[in-house]
Amino acid sequence: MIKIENLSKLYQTNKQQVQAVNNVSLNIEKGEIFGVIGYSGAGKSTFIRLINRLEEPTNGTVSIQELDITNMSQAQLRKKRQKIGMIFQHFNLLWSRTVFDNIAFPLEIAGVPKAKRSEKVTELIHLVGLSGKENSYPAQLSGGQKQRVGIARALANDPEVLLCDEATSALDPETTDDILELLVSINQKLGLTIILITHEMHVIQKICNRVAVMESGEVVETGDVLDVFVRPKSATTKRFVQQLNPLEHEQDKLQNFITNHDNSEVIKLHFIGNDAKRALITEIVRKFDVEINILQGSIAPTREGAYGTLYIELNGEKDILSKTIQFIETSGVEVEVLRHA
Ligand SMILES: Nc1ncnc2c1ncn2[C@@H]1O[C@H](COP(=O)(O)OP(=O)(O)OP(=O)(O)O)[C@@H](O)[C@H]1O
Repeated sequence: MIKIENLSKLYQTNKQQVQAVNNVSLNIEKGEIFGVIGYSGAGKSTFIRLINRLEEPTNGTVSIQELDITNMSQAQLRKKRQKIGMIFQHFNLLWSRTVFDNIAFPLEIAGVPKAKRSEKVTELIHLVGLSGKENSYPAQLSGGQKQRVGIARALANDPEVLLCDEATSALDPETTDDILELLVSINQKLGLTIILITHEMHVIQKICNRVAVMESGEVVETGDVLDVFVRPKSATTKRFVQQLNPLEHEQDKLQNFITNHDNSEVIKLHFIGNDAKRALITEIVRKFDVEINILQGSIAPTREGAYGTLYIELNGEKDILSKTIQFIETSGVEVEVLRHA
């Protein structure tokens, strides 16, 4: 659906050059929610603005439904942009216009007749949950409501893709979740492809199918959200995953809870997808003569399934311990032995 090839942006100021985006290639499928995560300065905003040519690339191409937008004339681009919706961190609403008129604005520009405009705006207001607020002005709305107006406005011309530039970064956690749920429901109802940029792993976890991690203008890791969460490769990705469960990566803190018997093993279990629902610990104690000391556990749902980790200490005879671990391994749950008996 969206093909990005060798995309680069070099900013050139009097004093210095900044390679904001460096040779990025990605394919984004129709109907998916694709997240790009990175720390401040990684190049995310530049990247998303290159997709609709709010920034001109220095190199590379962006094709949307096989049409190369990097080669379009300004007139063609204006037309194509009607099919690329965008929402912003600070909403970018027109403050002197009502909710209704803000949402109608892109339809006016596209030359849609008044009656049709009105019908469409009413439909969108309902879709984003703003019924009753038609005549309010942006200043009379909460942050979440303002972003709902931004979303409705972005959807006015039935876009093929929605670009979200840190769309929830100015919102409190609860409102963030409401807006994320709205994005998922729009994605499902309209089959809309969504590309979002964020610095919060929570946003990726909650709604994305796939993710790319950006660092210094480059994509350092990309993949299905569940895979990237369970097996993060780059140091940056590991730090982002850690945002979700900071304790999990502090294995040294577990030391206080380990009994340190001679015959004990400390293991870490990874439950992925349906395995996360499994009563594995019960199965183990029924089958083997071992004691289990649960040290720490967490579970995180993603759109692609849940993943959980559990640290346990097993106490028992050496051969029974190794049989227990064999049993866990053959059950499909991943085991990492952290300390051997
Ligand atoms: N118009 C510009 N002129 C010169 N340099 C720029 C310009 N816009 C961005 N940059 C530089 O490009 C790099 C990437 O910036 P960008 O805003 O794309 O990153 P980001 O990941 O979105 O960060 P943030 O979350 O802080 O916005 C930074 O070093 C930034 O200073």
